[in-house]
Amino acid sequence: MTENNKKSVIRVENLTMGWPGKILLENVSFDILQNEIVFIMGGSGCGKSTLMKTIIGLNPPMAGDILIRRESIIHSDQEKIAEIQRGLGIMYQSGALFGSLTVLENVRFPLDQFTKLPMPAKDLTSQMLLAALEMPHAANLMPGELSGGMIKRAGIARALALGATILLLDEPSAGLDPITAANLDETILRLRKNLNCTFVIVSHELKSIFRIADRCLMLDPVSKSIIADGSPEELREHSPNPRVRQFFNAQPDGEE
Ligand SMILES: Nc1ncnc2c1ncn2[C@@H]1O[C@H](COP(=O)(O)OP(=O)(O)OP(=O)(O)O)[C@@H](O)[C@H]1O
Repeated sequence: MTENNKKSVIRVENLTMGWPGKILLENVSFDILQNEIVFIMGGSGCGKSTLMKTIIGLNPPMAGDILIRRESIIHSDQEKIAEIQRGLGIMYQSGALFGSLTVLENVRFPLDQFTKLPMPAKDLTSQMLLAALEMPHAANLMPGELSGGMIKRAGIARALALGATILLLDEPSAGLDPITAANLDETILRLRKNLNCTFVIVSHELKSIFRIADRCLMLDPVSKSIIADGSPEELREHSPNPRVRQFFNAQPDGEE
């Protein structure tokens, strides 16, 4: 399959979103294709988290639609929306692990909530996910005993528990040292290859972006639109917008 005829797994259609008196994005459309790693970028407060919440159906847009594998997560009935949501794996910035549960219990939590699998099957699935995230020996640890990188990995393992192949990660490398962040990037690439996952990642980490992004979408609060959509290399060299080139060249203000 070539890049151009890959399936759209997320379609954002004529989206207008924001809050009363504050429109963040106006009439924006884009597709995220199967197996892509797409970074959502933009300055603080431009609406990255709001866009993520809108994509997962937790923030009704002012207008437009979001289709997940061609089904609307906005206009379907509640039961359908819940079913679509179970196909999306979300990792919040903090990892959002339950502090009173072990790592294994955290990963198993969605299986406990949404499946009737017998306990041994749920434990085995959770253990396999921890192995896939390269932390098989952490199953019985408490979240408070984990390093920052392991917390993120456990959060991703939990996001995968129900078999999601679309993963949305909020600032996965925030707070990680460069080596741990690079290792996490390698894991994301491996998961994409082995599980055929699609990743939507909110992050500004240029090193991660150049290592793993297929595409970057940059939100702009002034035009309330997407001012950049391309690979990081394309945007660094050829974006018509000097601010975009400046960002991808990691230049401080005044150098362009
Ligand atoms: N529930 C809410 N009600 C009203 N305004 C909100 C709400 N949530 C966020 N906002 C506002 O919407 C704007 C966008 O917020 P959002 O968190 O999406 O930005 P962001 O790009 O993710 O920012 P950051 O990079 O700082 O996390 C901000 O001005 C924020 O104050």
